[in-house]
Amino acid sequence: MNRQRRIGPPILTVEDICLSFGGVKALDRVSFEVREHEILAIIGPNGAGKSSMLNVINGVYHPQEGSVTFMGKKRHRMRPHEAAAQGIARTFQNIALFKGMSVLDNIMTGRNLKMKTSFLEQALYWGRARAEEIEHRRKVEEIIDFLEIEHIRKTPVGRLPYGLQKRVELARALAAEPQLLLLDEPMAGMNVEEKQDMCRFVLDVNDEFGTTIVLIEHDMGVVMDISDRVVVLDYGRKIAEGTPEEVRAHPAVIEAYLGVAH
Ligand SMILES: Nc1ncnc2c1ncn2[C@@H]1O[C@H](COP(=O)(O)OP(=O)(O)OP(=O)(O)O)[C@@H](O)[C@H]1O
Repeated sequence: MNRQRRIGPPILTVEDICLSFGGVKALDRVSFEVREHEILAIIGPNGAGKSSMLNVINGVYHPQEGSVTFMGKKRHRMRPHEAAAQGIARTFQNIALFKGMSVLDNIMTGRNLKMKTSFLEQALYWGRARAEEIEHRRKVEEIIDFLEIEHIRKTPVGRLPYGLQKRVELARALAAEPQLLLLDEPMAGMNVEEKQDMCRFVLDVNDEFGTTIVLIEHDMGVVMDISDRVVVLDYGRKIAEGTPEEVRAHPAVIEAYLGVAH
């Protein structure tokens, strides 16, 4: 399928975002759009503001200025669980899983937001809660199949190699059936083979589930291979935006990456 043809109108718009920590300007008037079904990479040197941008999108940080509009709703002060309820899921630079719990149970935690029955209802209406649990399990098993982690479903996450833990984190994020998936360095620390696998899964998630993806990535090869568009940050400012080819040839990007003095 021609990937470009699936890309729709913007589902996320960040406008003039300013975020400071004391005297440090992490983001300085950053604006861009994310279109439905696309894979957008945010790149930039260390400390450029990439993680801060993801934290603004999913409500962890509240910018001093600017606005975030997701699926037509302009947000004022939204907390992370509200962003999640709206359909934004996220993985982290440092894996944030329950290391002692099995792969299956970790992925089930990603279904929490989808669970309708409360603890009391579970006690009072056992049948309904049971039916709901079966449906959650079915969805989780579908994701386990999709990400090819069937063989480790019972294994405690802490015992898995790093690359597989990253895949479990992706599975947990997918369990929430997000419209927008934010991936913070999904290939960091991986070997070549693990990176290739992760690239394939990110592309498959985008193709099969239609999930819109924003990812931070340092490996330019990966960025060039999988993203539809790229936003480049440097010292908190957006210095370029475009297709991977356009961005790679952009003088400001070359300068930022070569470390030429500002
Ligand atoms: N919670 C915080 N408190 C204080 N300063 C922060 C905080 N979060 C980020 N910063 C600062 O904001 C700037 C941007 O940081 P951010 O982590 O967003 O950059 P990044 O591009 O993701 O970097 P890296 O590639 O190293 O992960 C940095 O100067 C950082 O020190």
